[in-house]
Amino acid sequence: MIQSDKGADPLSKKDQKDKKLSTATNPESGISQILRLVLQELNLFYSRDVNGVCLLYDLLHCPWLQALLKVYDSLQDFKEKQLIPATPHAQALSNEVLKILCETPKSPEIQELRQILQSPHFKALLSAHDTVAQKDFEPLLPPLPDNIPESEEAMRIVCLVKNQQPLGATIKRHEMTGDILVARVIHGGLVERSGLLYAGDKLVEVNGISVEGLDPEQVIHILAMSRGTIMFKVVPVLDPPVNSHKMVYVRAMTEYWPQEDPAIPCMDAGLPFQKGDILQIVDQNDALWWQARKISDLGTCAGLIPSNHLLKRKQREFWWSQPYQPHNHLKSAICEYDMKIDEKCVEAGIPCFSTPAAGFRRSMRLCRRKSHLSQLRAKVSGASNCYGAVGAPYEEVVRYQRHPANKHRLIVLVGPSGVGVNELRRQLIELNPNRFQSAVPHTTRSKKSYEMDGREYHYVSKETFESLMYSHRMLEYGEYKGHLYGTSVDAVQAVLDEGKICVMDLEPQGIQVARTQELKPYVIFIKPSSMSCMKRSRKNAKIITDYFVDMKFKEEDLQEMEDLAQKMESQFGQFFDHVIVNDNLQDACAQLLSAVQKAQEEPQWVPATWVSSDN
Ligand SMILES: Nc1ncnc2c1ncn2[C@@H]1O[C@H](COP(=O)(O)OP(=O)(O)OP(=O)(O)O)[C@@H](O)[C@H]1O
Repeated sequence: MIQSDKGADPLSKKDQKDKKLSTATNPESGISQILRLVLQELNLFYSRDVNGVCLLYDLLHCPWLQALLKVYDSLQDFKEKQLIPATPHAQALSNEVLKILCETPKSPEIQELRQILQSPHFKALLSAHDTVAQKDFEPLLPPLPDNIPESEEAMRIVCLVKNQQPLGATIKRHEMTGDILVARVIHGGLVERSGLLYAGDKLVEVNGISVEGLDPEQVIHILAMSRGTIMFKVVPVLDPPVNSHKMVYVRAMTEYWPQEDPAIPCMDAGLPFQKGDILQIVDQNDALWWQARKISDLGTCAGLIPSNHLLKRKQREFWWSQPYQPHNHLKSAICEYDMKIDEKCVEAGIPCFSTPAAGFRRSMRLCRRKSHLSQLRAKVSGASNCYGAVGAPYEEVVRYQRHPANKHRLIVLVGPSGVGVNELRRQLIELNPNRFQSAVPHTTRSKKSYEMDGREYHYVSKETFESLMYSHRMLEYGEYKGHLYGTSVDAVQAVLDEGKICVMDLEPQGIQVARTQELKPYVIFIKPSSMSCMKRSRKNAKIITDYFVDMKFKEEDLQEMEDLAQKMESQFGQFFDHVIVNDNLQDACAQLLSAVQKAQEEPQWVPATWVSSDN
């Protein structure tokens, strides 16, 4: 029996099973009734704020699910009524009526009725009615021969109606016996949907042609030439493979092009993907080749992708085949200008705005650009990003929606120098300073008379700074004019603890450091628009330099920005949750606001470890 009492224990598995059985037999206790009871149970957990329950609760509450279940119940009711067609012989009845009509005196009505009954459309309708009423859906199979020898292997005859789609299976020749076998059945394809052929089945005939001694290519040719119904004679595999793996979702951390992979068993069945694509893995039975779909294309049949193990191997081989390149090409050093550095002015750290705002300080930004960041980080973590990418070709992901009572997700803006990351961040914070805020950076330089500790910077000793660095509490850090600058995890947490949304900009190398369950960052890549658009929009814009005067953008700056953006995308694109092209500043700011809201309020794909460690 089902407990509907609020205080009762959740339904046991047995109760749920009993309920399922009773649904089929008792239309009164429909599935929407069960859903109501489940919701009552969940309500308990919901009020206790048990992790993940709110997601399930909201899902079960969705109007579309409720509507779908109502449709299901109605169909179930309808099935119970077992409506029987008046007669399965409508065509014969129609002929009888026609005969009678021929014998009756003619009137315009009789004339019209005869015309209707004789029209091809009406005849086709009656024929369809009779087929459905007699449940006559099976294809006609040739009769079995009478004299089948005892020793004959059990054969199965399978008829498939080929339409525009491929059949969705691959074949291979058995190395020892030379038999042609079904190598794999592609999920969502015609063969899989028919449920009649399995990987391991031995093909004996195709459309009456024996495949004995043929090459797989010749069999494919026969299939390609066939139209309409294709008949396979097969010796079924003894143990059809069962896909026991649960469906998993992964983020592709690298790209894959089947056309460029000579090792793929069937190029046409390959699924190309790019960095950052979310893939639904539907079959991991083969240790080397998995089957997957892109979540943007779930309706299509699956494609082959290299397994985690195989892709790792390919990446390693590729990595070793590349000439050595030091990875310092992002955010290149500032170009040599003809002007002299005005040390005094830069060190005075003229704020970028009239109101003191954390994280926008000139020295901090210049430090980020010139930083010895990569060298320092390499010393601390000992692993470069490229190695990281080699280590993890796929990252398991899950849908995550922040509970309104939880802290906000960190918003990370990434982009090539000068693209407008800081401008956009500033505008967003200006829109609602009570909601959005930057983290206050740390520095080892001494405080100026007009500054306040914790407002412009946290002023700390070199030892304190280094201890934060070495204990991995710095999201990024660098050196500028002999002083260390950086943003700590704690500074970000301080903003989040206030219930605000922390918006920070990061060098792309820093994304992996920020990608923790603690901060759950949502990464937005700010991308430059085309050169011609930028020449127009950045006419009066100025790029920040460590010189006295900020410089107007030169054509080389714009070109460099575009090149860097491309490099960032190709090297770090897998980490970008959203991309905004900063052409028109107002539009870009509106897009940023909307993306930030979605990140906090709508479900997003995040690494599975962020959520499982919550539990
Ligand atoms: N869409 C835009 N149209 C016109 N000007 C823009 C646009 N976006 C940014 N700018 C201007 O471009 C200049 C550089 O922008 P910003 O300082 O935000 O760059 P950044 O990405 O933060 O790089 P850096 O940190 O190296 O300065 C600023 O003067 C800014 O006002």
